[in-house]
Amino acid sequence: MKTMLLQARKIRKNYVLGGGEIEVVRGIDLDVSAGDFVSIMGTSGSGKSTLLHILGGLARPDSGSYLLGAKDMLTLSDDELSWVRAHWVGFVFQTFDLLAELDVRDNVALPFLYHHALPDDRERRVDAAIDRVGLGHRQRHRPMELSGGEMQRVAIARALVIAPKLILADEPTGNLDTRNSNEILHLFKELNDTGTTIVMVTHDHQVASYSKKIMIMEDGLLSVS
Ligand SMILES: Nc1ncnc2c1ncn2[C@@H]1O[C@H](COP(=O)(O)OP(=O)(O)OP(=O)(O)O)[C@@H](O)[C@H]1O
Repeated sequence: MKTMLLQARKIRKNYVLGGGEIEVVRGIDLDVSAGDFVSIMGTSGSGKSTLLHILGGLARPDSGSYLLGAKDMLTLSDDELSWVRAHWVGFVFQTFDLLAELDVRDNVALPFLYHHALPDDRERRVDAAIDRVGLGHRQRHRPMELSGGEMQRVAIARALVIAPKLILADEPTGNLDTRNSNEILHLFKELNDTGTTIVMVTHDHQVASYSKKIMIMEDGLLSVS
């Protein structure tokens, strides 16, 4: 039997914009089991990133309920939410979001600013994450000296270094050419095959075809493809 990792019910989120209010997420239910690989597709502005931010504890919904593991996310304090992000969730974004002045190794080690680990354990985990994404030969390079595909590999290693329960990826191949996109998607698929749970936002059918399940977001509502 599959273990449920994430269970969201009746999630709603409005933004106040220029004196008015827009309903961005309008009552979403979503179940994700441990080991799932789910794509969320939909047109620009349909609320995909907003939902992903809520799932990762980067934003709070206005109402609904959301369990991640055993944590009732909507009742957590800001500090508790930070703990969940630092220990359970790995984020991968379209723009890679690496620190330009740090080399690959130091970028991958960044999550340990918020996640306690003994120095030996930290180094071992950084080594393993860099090896996992095939960048052992680029450890002392800075982001500027890497290709887009390599930069995204660094971002994935940074997400993996905490051994997250969940990887959330927002258009992870949006800035990559086809060859690099396919390499990154193969890597996601391999990670999923070895047990990593992934929720990925994309507007691209070919990208979504790597996942096990596709959901469609339309006007703030989510349905199965
Ligand atoms: N912080 C914010 N304040 C006000 N409005 C916001 C904010 N963030 C997002 N929005 C609005 O919410 C709507 C949904 O945005 P969101 O980024 O979630 O959509 P999306 O489906 O991810 O779009 P895209 O595919 O273009 O990234 C948009 O109309 C956007 O302008």
